[in-house]
Amino acid sequence: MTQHDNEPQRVSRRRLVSQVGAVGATGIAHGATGGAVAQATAQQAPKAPTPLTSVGSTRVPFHGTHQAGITTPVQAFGHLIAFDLVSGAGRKQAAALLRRWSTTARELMEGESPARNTGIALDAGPCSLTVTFGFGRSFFARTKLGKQLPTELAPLPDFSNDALEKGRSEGDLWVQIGADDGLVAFDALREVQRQAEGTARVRWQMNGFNRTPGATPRPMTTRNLMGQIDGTRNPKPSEADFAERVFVPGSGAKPGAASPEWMAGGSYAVVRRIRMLLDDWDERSLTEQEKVIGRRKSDGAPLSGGSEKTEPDLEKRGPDGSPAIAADAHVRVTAPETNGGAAMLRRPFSYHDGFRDDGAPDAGLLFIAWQADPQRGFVPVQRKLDRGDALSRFIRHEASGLFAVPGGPAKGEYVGQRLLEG
Ligand SMILES: C=CC1=C(C)c2cc3[nH]c(cc4nc(cc5[nH]c(cc1n2)c(C)c5CCC(=O)O)C(CCC(=O)O)=C4C)c(C)c3C=C
Ligand SMILES: [Fe+2]
Repeated sequence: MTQHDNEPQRVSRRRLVSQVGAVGATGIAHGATGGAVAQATAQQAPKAPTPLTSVGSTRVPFHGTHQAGITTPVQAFGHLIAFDLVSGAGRKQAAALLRRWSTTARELMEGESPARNTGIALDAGPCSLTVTFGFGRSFFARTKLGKQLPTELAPLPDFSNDALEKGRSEGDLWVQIGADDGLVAFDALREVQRQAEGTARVRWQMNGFNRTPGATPRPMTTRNLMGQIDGTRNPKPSEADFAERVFVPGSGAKPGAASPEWMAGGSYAVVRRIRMLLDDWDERSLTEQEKVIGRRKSDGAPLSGGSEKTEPDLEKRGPDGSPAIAADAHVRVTAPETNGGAAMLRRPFSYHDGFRDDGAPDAGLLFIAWQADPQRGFVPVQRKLDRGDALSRFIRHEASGLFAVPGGPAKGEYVGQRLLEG
């Protein structure tokens, strides 16, 4: 079968819009671009479409126990940027940079214009802007802070299918920017880059996107560039073990915890640039595509039955006795149930960097996984995926980074102050 198998979906997309288009517009408290947390919120109370006027005015607090941009609903535009400290820059210069960055991030997230701002985002509100800062393993040697290096920042193992580009991997410092407006997001990126001048130079930079708030008739889990609903079974803040899975415990909360004190309230981000072999993928029939993931493409329901939110039944068999969700289906291989409970909060952006020389789209997923400990989250799951799930044939891991993202700053503090001045 060919691509044409997918045609009925085009029809059903229009039908879906007309069926649910009559929902009232009462507004929601936060930009609803789908994704883990938006979806969790949507589960608690069905939401009406995002009124366009709410997109600009939605503000995410800069201060708090955790940095913004981790449990924030996924935004429409994302920039990831990594820096290396220039030679001669050490702890003192890094501290000054984090102080500058924090001041600017707070101002921009509040919708203010910092001094000497270029004016790119004039007229726009905060648009759910978040700016999130992290430290790579190499930062600790460069700043002579080796004693503060978390064991969780141990290099990720080499996976056999990795094709990683060193120049687009790792880095001393990492910044994730997300916003529901492209100019607001770029303005923040430009500020971050300009303020680093003289202290840190750009090592790599990547741009991503997601659904725009209001694009769907109701808040929905976002789709990736393979067309799948992606993010359904993310850990939810309403679940009892959510914080334990995603965040480093606060002081004294967990005796014997490995992470240093300065990481209390923080999280570890695994970043992978994963190119999708979209020409190969789009040639597959709908049936084949659904078997690869173990979920229906149209609505994300597991192939064991039910709707998107129904838990996949990994034991269920079809009439011919074969498993309803194939042995190598992505959702079976990655499920916490088959990984000793290993889980992570996936909060990706899609990317598209034009077309390659062979004509194929240079496009895929900026996969970002948040967890309290990558050795208990990403690593065991990726080890299993690396042995070959059905999806592996259609993707290539091309860049990788692991970053320690400290807790959110208290009022008057800058991000990372507890590390840099501790
Ligand atoms: C090591 C972790 C993972 C990588 C790398 C990864 C890549 C990847 N995934 C998709 C698409 C989907 N993934 C889905 C579920 C899912 N994926 C992971 C982990 C990795 N994925 C987990 C832990 C889960 C949840 C499993 C579960 O609890 O059932 C899904 C299904 C919908 C959902 O739950 O989000 C899709 C679709 C792509 C395209 C991709 C690389 C490009
Ligand atoms: Fe996945």
